[in-house]
Amino acid sequence: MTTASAVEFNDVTLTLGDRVVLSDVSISISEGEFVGLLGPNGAGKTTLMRAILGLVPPSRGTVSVLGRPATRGNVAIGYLPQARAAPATMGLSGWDFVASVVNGHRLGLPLHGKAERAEIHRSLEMVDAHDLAHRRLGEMSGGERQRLVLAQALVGRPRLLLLDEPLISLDPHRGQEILALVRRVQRELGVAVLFSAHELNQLLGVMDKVLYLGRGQAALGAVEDVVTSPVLSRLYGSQIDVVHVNGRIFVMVGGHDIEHQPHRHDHDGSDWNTAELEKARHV
Ligand SMILES: Nc1ncnc2c1ncn2[C@@H]1O[C@H](COP(=O)(O)OP(=O)(O)OP(=O)(O)O)[C@@H](O)[C@H]1O
Repeated sequence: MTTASAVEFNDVTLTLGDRVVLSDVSISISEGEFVGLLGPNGAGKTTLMRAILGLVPPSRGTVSVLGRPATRGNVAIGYLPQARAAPATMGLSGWDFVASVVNGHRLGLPLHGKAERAEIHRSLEMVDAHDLAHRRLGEMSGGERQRLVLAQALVGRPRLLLLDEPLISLDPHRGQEILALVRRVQRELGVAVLFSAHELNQLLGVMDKVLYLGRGQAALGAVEDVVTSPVLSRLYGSQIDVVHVNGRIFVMVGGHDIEHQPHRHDHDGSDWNTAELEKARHV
């Protein structure tokens, strides 16, 4: 018997403008699996998620989600985008914030009245956020807001969660709390999770597999098979050393830990691989 795939890419090329972001990528993520998505700035993590959402059609190959071609508005997917907590939402209560997706971007959700309220309750409960229902977002900590964003993604009982850098701007302790929460939700609901991050070590012990992107290519597998000097040197296009110390993994270039280089989110099209690696080599 074959297990169904939550996500399947067959020889997929993704192009934005004249930039080839991913080239001939074939990967398969199983249902219920927790996959950490890593790679340098601009490697294509967000673009890959947008392809799964049907927002970036492949210029070659096919993308399938839960056995069907990727299409926009797939209610089986819960999405936590990278740009969130917009100032306009700060006056909303936790309840209204979660409820807004029902009439907002996840149109088509077959929920009305009582059932709709029950679903919002359930989503808040899943992330232990019931006490946040009547507080305003503007008065919450980053970690509390993040729980509500996760509750939004859980409305409609998705089978696949795409979480784009949920740990960004959280301190390590709050980050660990969110990670543990996502892991619990993933196990309780049996959903597949694709979780992008910049810190490999935070995800160790939580993810089932890692999906590393770099220079248009992808490597998916167990951490010990993917986070190796040969695989990462190929993806970064530069000599990478992988050092294991006390259960932590350091991905090094020229004696510097790549994870502790500055990360940009300006999407200016410049090549982090070359520019930042060169800088790291010369400090
Ligand atoms: N509309 C566009 N036209 C051309 N190139 C684009 C466009 N949008 C994004 N890009 C480029 O595509 C590449 C992939 O971007 P993407 O946001 O998927 O990367 P990422 O891995 O999520 O990066 P980060 O870690 O910084 O969030 C980047 O080099 C980006 O500058």
